[in-house]
Amino acid sequence: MTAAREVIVYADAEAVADATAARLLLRIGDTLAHRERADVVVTGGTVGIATLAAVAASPLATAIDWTDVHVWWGDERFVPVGDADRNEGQAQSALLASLPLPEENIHRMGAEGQFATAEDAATAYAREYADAGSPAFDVLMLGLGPDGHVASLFPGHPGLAATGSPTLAVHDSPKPPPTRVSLALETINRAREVWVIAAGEAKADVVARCLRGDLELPGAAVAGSDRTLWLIDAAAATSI
Ligand SMILES: O=C1O[C@H](COP(=O)(O)O)[C@@H](O)[C@H](O)[C@H]1O
Repeated sequence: MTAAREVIVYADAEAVADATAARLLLRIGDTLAHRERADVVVTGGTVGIATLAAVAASPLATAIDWTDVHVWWGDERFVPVGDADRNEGQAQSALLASLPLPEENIHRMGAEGQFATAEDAATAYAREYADAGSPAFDVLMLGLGPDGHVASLFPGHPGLAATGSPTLAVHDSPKPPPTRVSLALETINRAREVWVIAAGEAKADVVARCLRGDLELPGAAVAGSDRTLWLIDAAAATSI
């Protein structure tokens, strides 16, 4: 059973990032009050990385016992470590470097150079996820591309329908870089809470199409088992 989508509109992109950061930190605290660990999936993208920077700046971050928090990614660009396109590198600079988070709690997707192919990196990530007990993620954040993609699941691309493994390799991505690793849709939808975060006029049409349920768009197909939140700014909400 999937909960209905809730849409929360903030004034601008900065407010989306600040409010999402505060919400995330409170959610992690609440989770750790009744479970031994919290599993959180972070996202790349403009507002995704701004949200991580807002977490780093928040006084609420000091109230969390980070040794019980595990960080995962929804997708990654299959380029070498140190490439500016790496979602994990951007997250490292924006947030992870400033947290007392044990290295073994940071579950990065593999890079070109570490693995021969994106398939190998996807398989290794699936194994890492299984070794962790295949957790239902407590919070899974997703940016939304102007084409309606989430993670590295693109509209009209075969990866959207992939089943049988928690992860997949993506080739010929319409957005560069072309080779990527992604969580599969069915893994995303096992999360307790899925939060789609988007800001800006360029996202207005696609936000409206997703919220109308246009299932050609990956953004319309994601949902958490407990809660699905769309955290957007006024500009991205103009066509709803
Ligand atoms: O390529 C990607 O793009 C999306 C959205 O990016 P945005 O800059 O339009 O917000 C992001 O969520 C995804 O993780 C990333 O790999």
